[in-house]
Amino acid sequence: MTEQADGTATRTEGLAPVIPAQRRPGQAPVPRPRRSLAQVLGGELPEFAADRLALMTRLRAEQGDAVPFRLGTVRALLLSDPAEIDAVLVRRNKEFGKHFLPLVGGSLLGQGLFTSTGDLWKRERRLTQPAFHRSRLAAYDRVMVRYAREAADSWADGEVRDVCDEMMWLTMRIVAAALFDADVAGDAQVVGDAMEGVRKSLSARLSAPIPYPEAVPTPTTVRLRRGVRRMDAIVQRFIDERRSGGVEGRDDLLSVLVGANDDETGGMSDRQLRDEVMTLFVGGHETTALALTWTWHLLAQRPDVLAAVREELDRVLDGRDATSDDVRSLTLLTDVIHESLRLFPPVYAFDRKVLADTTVAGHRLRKGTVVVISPWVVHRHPGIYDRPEEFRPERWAGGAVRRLQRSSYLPFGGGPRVCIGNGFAELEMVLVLATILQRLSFEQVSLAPPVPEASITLRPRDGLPLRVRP
Ligand code: HEM
Repeated sequence: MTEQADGTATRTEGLAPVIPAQRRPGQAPVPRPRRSLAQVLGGELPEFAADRLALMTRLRAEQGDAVPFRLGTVRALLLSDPAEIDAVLVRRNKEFGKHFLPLVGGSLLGQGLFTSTGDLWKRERRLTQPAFHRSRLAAYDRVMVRYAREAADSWADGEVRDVCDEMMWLTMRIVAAALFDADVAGDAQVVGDAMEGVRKSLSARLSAPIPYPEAVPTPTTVRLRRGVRRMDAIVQRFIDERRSGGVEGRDDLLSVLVGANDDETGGMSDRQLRDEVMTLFVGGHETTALALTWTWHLLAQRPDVLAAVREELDRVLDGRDATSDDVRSLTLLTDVIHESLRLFPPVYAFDRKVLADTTVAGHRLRKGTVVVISPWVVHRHPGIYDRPEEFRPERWAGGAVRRLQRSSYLPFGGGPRVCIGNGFAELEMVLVLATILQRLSFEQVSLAPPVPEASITLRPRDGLPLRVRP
């Protein structure tokens, strides 16, 4: 392992050199490394199963910004050129569908906003969008600050906490309260265990040589179904409570969705309602929790940046609670968040499936080929970012994020299927960090850097234990 400037460890052993050695005239050809039987049959699948980040990083470094590769039976193209990514996500988006998430996310996410396509997706997006409108987002600030304060008040000076677990718990409470007006105080353990099972089994199926349906009983699919059953019970409780309480006169997201739940008028079926609520509950807490976790890691590594952020909080807030109106004044904190999302994008890769034979970045792609877009790879591309492996919040100063070429910074994806919760997540991150930092901070307990693990999302493999400091 080697430690990087961003304070994580990467595996470099066994990687091919980034620039292939040049052959001099008269020199014997360098023998190609032997491919194992598993590689011949599975293409890049064995390396994908072992370390996805290393595989994608290597492919781009060795072969450029559009690299065809194969994962078992699936043909894929790793695309890292912002202009070409933009074409796929934005200009030519109608030519592409989604592949892995609908394939492996089946019984958990169903046909929710993440996975649905066509008219169903349009309808779901139209119904859900108002809850994420700028004017609505501002009203969530009190919930965000309240739960962050409660979390900070429950930690004692000097104790060691797994910040990854703490952030999961905090963001889960926030999303349930803000979007569904529900309290999940008693559910942390159940959701944590269920999501762990779901995550492990989805990740295992993502690396399987032949994609197999969930109905095939393997230890991972059994675990997945158990996890989904538990999550279902929680989501159903949100819905039942709202139905019994009535939706008259209420305009929060759950009321809107429950109000649209009407099979007879061709509205949203019970199943659709469940899929939608589940998608927002799962998608709305896990990613933001990880983004916050990585930000705490970076701040714990850089006391100078931490001190400057605190100075900004003192100057702007002068001891009072932050509100959504303060966000635009907390510029350094916002830059830190942008830099954290660049180095550790919780959604480290996503994909688009070719719907009919076409050409992308000069490559002929057959129907069914999967275009893989990796924020992890693009954000660490030396042709786009100066000293890309380093944590340098100052690179975002003066609103630089708006001056970047489109699709060279894409923690939230892009085009019509851009993350619906991006404004929610950014507001939540600023308010949670500000509220906690007004009370305490975290310091490293170990010099061993966290190892980023790319399962469904990007997490620190062994959690993130940090010590609470006043
Ligand atoms: C830092 C936090 C977050 C990150 C990094 C993130 C990342 C992403 C990305 C990359 C996509 C696009 C995937 C694709 O194109 O295939 C996406 C979509 C989505 N996200 Fe987020 N997300 C975050 C927070 C949230 C929150 C807070 C919510 C809801 C409360 C949410 C709900 C969704 C939904 C429903 C979609 C699917 C949108 C559609 O296809 O129309 N996300 N997210």
